[in-house]
Amino acid sequence: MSGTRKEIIIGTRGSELALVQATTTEGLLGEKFPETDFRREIIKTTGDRRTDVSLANVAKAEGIFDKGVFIKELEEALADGSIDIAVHSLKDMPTVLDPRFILAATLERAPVKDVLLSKASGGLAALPQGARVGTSSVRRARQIEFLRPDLTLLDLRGNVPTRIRKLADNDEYDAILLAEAGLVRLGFLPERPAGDAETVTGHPQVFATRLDESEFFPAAGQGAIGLEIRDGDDASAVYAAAINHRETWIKVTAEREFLRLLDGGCHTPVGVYSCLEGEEISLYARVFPEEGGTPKTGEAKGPDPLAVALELFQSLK
Ligand SMILES: NCc1[nH]cc(CCC(=O)O)c1CC(=O)O
Repeated sequence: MSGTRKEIIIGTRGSELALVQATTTEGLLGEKFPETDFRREIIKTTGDRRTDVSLANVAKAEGIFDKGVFIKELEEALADGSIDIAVHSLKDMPTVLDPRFILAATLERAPVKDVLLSKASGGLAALPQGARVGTSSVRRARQIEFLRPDLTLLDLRGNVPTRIRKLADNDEYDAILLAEAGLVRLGFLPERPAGDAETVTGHPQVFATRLDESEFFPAAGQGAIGLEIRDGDDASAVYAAAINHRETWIKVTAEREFLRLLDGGCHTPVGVYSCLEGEEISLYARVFPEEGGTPKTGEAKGPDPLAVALELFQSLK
């Protein structure tokens, strides 16, 4: 194929989830471009080094704007040419990128829900008063406060297997929240629930309750993999475009545009998800006021993801 190269270097973080996502990316590329050699470069990010403090504090301490903690070093590697394509969890990518880089493609999305992992069955409603819930996400914390104001929130850091072990092996938490996508990709849960009282693979004492997105709103881009390249790198753009998943791209374009409109430099906790039926996109969001209090919930529909995002943004302002 014209414009392709002999070797492409894929950059990824070293967490188990990141490596699975890199393997998925390499598999799709290898099928489409059997002549090209895909090499992998593992890069440690600030978010991986600083597991001692909360994510918000990592960002502050390191002078990195918000979500940059998992992508900064990958972007540096893109910039100096030591990698060509950076593989990210899309929800870890800022909605506005440094102009040297572009989001070139998104891969088919995994399940988008958040999951409550708990030591007793029955999900969120069955947690006793005051139960301790671990999460490092402000979005998840605010939703828990809204749905169950009596619960106690505790910070929880570490990659997915570490967080599961912290719940399973200690008495520090009664429950934790994780993304369904990470649990499915790492084999902790099947793609679809097998039965009513699900447990985590390898941890028969840990129950998993998939929280419906209309009640517990996921992060923009949750479950999707984003491929970032240098702006102007036409060869890498050809590779990325060849494995882009169109439906996912349309949905995450709407979700990320909504987040971008809302952000404007602040850090409003927001959950958002979308559905695509034919060419019509439906976008649903729940926005928590920064100063606390009751969230606003809204929806918008239409054929154009950017217009739908703008309409929803204006209706919730
Ligand atoms: N910020 C960490 C992170 N980034 C992406 C995922 C899971 C995969 C995804 O949502 O795409 C996770 C872990 C989690 O939220 O449980």
